[in-house]
Amino acid sequence: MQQTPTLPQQRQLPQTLPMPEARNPGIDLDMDWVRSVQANRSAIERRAASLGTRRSVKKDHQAAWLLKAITCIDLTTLAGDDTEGRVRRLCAKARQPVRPDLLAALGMPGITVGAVCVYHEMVPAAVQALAGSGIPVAAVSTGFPAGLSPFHLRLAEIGESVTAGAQEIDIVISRRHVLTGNWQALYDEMRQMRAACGDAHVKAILATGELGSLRNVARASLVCMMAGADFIKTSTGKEAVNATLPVSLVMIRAIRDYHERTGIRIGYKPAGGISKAKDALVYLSLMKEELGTRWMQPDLFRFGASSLLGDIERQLEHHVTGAYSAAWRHPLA
Ligand SMILES: O=C[C@H](O)COP(=O)(O)O
Repeated sequence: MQQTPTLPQQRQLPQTLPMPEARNPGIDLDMDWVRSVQANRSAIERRAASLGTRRSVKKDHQAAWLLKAITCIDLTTLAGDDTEGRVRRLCAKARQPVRPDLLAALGMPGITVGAVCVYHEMVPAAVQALAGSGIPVAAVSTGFPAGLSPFHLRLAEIGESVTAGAQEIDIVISRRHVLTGNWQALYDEMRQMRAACGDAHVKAILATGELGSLRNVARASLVCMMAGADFIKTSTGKEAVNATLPVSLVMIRAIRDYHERTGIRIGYKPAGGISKAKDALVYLSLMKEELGTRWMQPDLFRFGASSLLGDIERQLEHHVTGAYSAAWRHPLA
């Protein structure tokens, strides 16, 4: 049975996007629920290992999925040597993520990435460069990546990013609250950060590589959702271990549980180290299998990635022309 979208269906993408989800208002901290959450590492690792080996989308279906993946990318630059010029070039790429002749051949002119993700200082340059495009700017605020600056300054940074025009705020949680089991502190912190974001959507970065166990990842995911996170995100990209499939399974299943109990859909953003088109396909199929096609839309799924787009563009070029170009021909993606 054919289960993947075909290219002709995918061409309908701009017309068939669902209504954006209502925001997550959050719920009271439910410690019974939090304490009941477990994670069976060996079962999770077995399931994760089976992904990418069992099913693969090919040809037109693969091109359609790769185009879908592009619309879900938070095109990111988070480097100490970022400049306004680099951000402007990144934004130009966000507006036109694939060569126009390739998009025309694929029947998908006009697609863009999901958002551009930058440090607070680069928000004005990104907002200006994306004006009129409809592409939101996401700011990593709250003392990214460690999140250890004074709490009032982290809240103030959120406010400044929103004032500068960021429509999405990627906050980092205090890992110590998870490592010490202080779920009330994590909940309160997240709640205040959510409030500081106002109308801007908030993604909670768990920095899963620093949380010690999959059970902690599951519990932290749940607490952040209870406190009002619109998205939960794996990593800053700066930890020693960033997005992985086992961690993704745990977070995605936490999203599923939260939806089943509250009716609220939370988005998922794996981030850090996702740089190959084939990895993007595995993540998309994971979303489809665990949560369903509704979670394959950019309002509920994003890749946090600085270099993934270049490899996807290479694969699409191969799909259209039959030839691979050198990676250097796809700069800034
Ligand atoms: O949130 C996004 C990450 O920082 C990007 O990580 P990456 O440079 O490994 O793609």
